[in-house]
Amino acid sequence: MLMVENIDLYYGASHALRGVSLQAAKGRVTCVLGRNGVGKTSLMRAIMGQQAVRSGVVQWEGADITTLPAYERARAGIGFVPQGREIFARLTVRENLETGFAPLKRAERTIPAEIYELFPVLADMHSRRGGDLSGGQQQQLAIARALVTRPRLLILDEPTEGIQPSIIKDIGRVIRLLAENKIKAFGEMAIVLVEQYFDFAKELADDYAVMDRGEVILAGATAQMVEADVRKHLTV
Ligand SMILES: Nc1ncnc2c1ncn2[C@@H]1O[C@H](COP(=O)(O)OP(=O)(O)OP(=O)(O)O)[C@@H](O)[C@H]1O
Repeated sequence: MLMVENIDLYYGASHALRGVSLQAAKGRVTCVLGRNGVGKTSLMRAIMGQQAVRSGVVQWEGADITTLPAYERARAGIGFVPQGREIFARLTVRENLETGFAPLKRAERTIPAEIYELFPVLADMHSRRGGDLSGGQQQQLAIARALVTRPRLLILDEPTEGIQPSIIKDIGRVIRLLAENKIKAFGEMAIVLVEQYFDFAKELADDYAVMDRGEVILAGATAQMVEADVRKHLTV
């Protein structure tokens, strides 16, 4: 279980997160929704340890990780698919996947065969450079690279941004399979999905949180979500 409790985050004098709380349980997809610039990425960076919080607590699997450096959070099973993918353009697909070995013990440094079953295109493109892949293929590679770390919490920051519909569908299918613990190589996972694309979020999310101006203003189970209330905070 991930528990973010009442965190505040600043960039200099700018107050980017204001008393934000969020929970994400294993076996469930938790969607964080909101317009551009409301603080979604800042919240993910706070969970990952890439940005320090001024106050509040981040708890993962019962331990307080608020001040743990990012590499130790990766070792604690937190995997991240960053916005914009951040694929290494000059490394091959295989080498990009191997960068996911960093938090693993030596004996665990393998690429699970299931990764190529989830994303067959990566097997076909194995020796190609990251920079030669399409945006959608790079997004699949970014998800695969996070999976190589064997995460128990998988954070995806806007994985559908700029991606064609057929690949969005594939990515959605993979997220569902992972959440339902259907892939042998991986254990039970909590998934946090940042999205602006409401329909994709609604289809996948078990739980949701809507952010506006640095705060979580609505949250709950998707089954009880009032769509009109959420949409009000998504469209300009
Ligand atoms: N490194 C930074 N330094 C200063 N201000 C920042 C920094 N990163 C983000 N901000 C500001 O913090 C606020 C929240 O940004 P954040 O990227 O978390 O929002 P977001 O909801 O993820 O938006 P997007 O959908 O565009 O990624 C914005 O006003 C942004 O300009």
